[in-house]
Amino acid sequence: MIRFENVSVTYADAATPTVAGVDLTVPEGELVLLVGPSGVGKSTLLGAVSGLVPHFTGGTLRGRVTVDGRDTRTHKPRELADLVGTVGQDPLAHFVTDTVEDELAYGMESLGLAPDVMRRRVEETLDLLGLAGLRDRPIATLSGGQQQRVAIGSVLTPHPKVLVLDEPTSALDPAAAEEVLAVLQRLVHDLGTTVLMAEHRLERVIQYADQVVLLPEAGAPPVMGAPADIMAVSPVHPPVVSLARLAGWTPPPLSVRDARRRAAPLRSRLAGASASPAPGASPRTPVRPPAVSSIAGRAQNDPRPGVRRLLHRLLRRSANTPPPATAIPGGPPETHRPAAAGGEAPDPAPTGGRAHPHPPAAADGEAPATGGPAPESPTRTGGADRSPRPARGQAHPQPAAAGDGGAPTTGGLAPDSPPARPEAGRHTHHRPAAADGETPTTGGPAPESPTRTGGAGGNPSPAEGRAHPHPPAAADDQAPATGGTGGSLAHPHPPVVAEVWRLGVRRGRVEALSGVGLAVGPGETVALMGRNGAGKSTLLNILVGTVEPTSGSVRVGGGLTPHRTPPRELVRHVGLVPQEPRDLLYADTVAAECAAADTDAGAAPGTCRGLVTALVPGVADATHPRDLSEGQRLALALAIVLTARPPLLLLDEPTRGLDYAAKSRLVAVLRGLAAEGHAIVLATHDVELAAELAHRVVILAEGEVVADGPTADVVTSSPAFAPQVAKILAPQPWLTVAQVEAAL
Ligand SMILES: Nc1ncnc2c1ncn2[C@@H]1O[C@H](COP(=O)(O)OP(=O)(O)OP(=O)(O)O)[C@@H](O)[C@H]1O
Ligand SMILES: Nc1ncnc2c1ncn2[C@@H]1O[C@H](COP(=O)(O)OP(=O)(O)OP(=O)(O)O)[C@@H](O)[C@H]1O
Repeated sequence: MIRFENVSVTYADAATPTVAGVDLTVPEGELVLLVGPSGVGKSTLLGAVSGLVPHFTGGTLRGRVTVDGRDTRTHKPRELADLVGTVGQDPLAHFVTDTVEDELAYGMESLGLAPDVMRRRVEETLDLLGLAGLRDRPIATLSGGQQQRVAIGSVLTPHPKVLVLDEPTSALDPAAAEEVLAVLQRLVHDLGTTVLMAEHRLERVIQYADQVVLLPEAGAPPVMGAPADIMAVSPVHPPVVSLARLAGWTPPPLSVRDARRRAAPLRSRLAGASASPAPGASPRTPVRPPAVSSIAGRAQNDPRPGVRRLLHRLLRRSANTPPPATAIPGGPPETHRPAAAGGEAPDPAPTGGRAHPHPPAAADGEAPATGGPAPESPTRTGGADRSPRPARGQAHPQPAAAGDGGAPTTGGLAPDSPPARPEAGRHTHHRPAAADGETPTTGGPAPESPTRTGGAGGNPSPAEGRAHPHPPAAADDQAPATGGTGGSLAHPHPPVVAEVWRLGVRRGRVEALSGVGLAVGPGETVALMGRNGAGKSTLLNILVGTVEPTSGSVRVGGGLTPHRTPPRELVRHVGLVPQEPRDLLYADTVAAECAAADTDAGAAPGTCRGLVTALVPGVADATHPRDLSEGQRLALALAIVLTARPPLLLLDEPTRGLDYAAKSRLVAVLRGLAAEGHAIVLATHDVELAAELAHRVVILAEGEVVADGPTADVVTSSPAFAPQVAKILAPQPWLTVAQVEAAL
């Protein structure tokens, strides 16, 4: 159904192709999973199928990609819209309409489907994806996971033959991810839909894949094969495969169920082992994969010399895997790509979160398809961006603070819109007075200089001591004598770094938080978990002052009320890496972002850049942040905030787009900060990350704290939050492969 014929893609100004030697077929009616490290070119390959590469990204595509016989070089994304449905990494960039229901109908309208068919499919999809309660909601007011569900729903309604999905479960809670994957599997099995999907959280998806395409490194040809064969040698693999490599199970099981069947001997070996160390206590260490005969056979016999070489290399590597770094690795970037040209022009079209103003690349003798910004009417697969990215320094128009469901999503920036630049005067950041939800805004906020590091940009509140727009009802003054109502401390932490009491937050019609109590002490790492829309991001935004409580109190940094603290002061106490890392970025190159971050934080020059390299090696200084892959961009945002080393570090979904190696490097960095006394609060759906890193897990449900306790207790009490190792070795108490390895 999808055919790549000797495809390579070279982005404008890049010295070498990002992907090369791609020659493979995705058969009709199969779900094929595309895996590989961050920045290796997965989104690039997906873009070549939907036509976004090179039509909207610029660059040069050599070879041929056909979808059901249609050549994506000669068919623009709009001309593929009836055939291919695409969900990019940044759904917000692709939304065309304002409300959930309209968005679900849009693709069908463009294809001219009959109204009764449209109506039926919208209803089906609302139910299928748990969106019925949100049908009238402005999309801009949805949580990240709710938006991702709408994005998926909107490509399902036209029933395309081919679905191209770039990390479709990255913002979904574990249960929602399972539901979405079950829906996709049904489409594949019952309707013969072809799905090509890139995903990093392999523990979620691998068991659904018919075949896996591995991109082992940038520019290397992909290897395609049965999931177990590829996982046996892949540098990226889920915990179940790490455990299999440790225990010597070949071929590796891919599901918890299959692993449990083989785990009895391992369980008895572990039975006498000493108690499980606390999560986060021992760094994750690598395990050696066994050589796998079927891959070895292919390494001998594959007709393509490049692939043969690669398979040999993978086999060698898998038999001799170096430890994933637990310390910060150094080393110069591997590649150097000149800065993107023309950074000033407004982006004419989205490219899965990377709208691009590149001029078309120079044509060459082989008549490659060269891409440039092609002004098109919006299609979901293509130029669907009705709201081009704002110029640098402007706040992103994301979550408009619609007062309620019917509020217009006009150009005004929300009080809780994302943070911008720290340097006063360089980037003015205007915000309307409207407070989130129903809070009256008499008195008007004092315009403040925005701040990036603190995430408190354009804090709409007056400074401490000045008249506050809140009515007295939103009392924020008396701290209770005891630890609050909603949550209990696992252990006392005098002094606390952050604390909320009886916190209530209304956002539009939604009671986003109610009666929440929580205290976080120095050196403590707390994972906030819970369904999409449970209130996790809202709580982080409360702590950083970009959302104000409707009731109750919040204190950070030993007595500051975040929404009343000037950003410049707040940044010394608290930093947030938002769910959309792009919201922190404004400069034209990685190097400039990092230099600004060093200056803002008063850190030694090179601090931020060193962190970027440590997290994702191989990013060139001159790269425009817009041109980074999703994982690279997140690593840059993390590095910017980590440079300031705030005593309270808040991370909203910090592993979206990160491969396992980058994740374990991030874990190492965060553990180091916690050991030095930094408090860390992360909102995450990544149960493996929580198991690895958090001392404590707090589960929110519909705005309330429903569990709060040591990680092992909380995550093992519910299958939805249990990591793979816990499920495989239950009832024994192990959570991570590292713990098991240490015990053996
Ligand atoms: N429009 C562009 N212009 C220039 N370079 C680009 C562009 N898009 C991507 N790149 C570069 O190409 C490489 C591959 O990016 P891509 O997004 O395809 O990786 P990926 O495997 O999807 O990564 P991730 O897992 O982090 O999403 C990266 O180094 C990125 O910086
Ligand atoms: N500006 C807004 N107007 C109206 N409702 C809002 C607004 N912002 C958030 N909400 C609602 O508040 C609730 C909590 O949202 P929040 O973003 O805190 O959830 P979350 O737990 O972080 O979800 P996710 O896991 O999907 O990121 C959701 O139901 C969301 O739809």
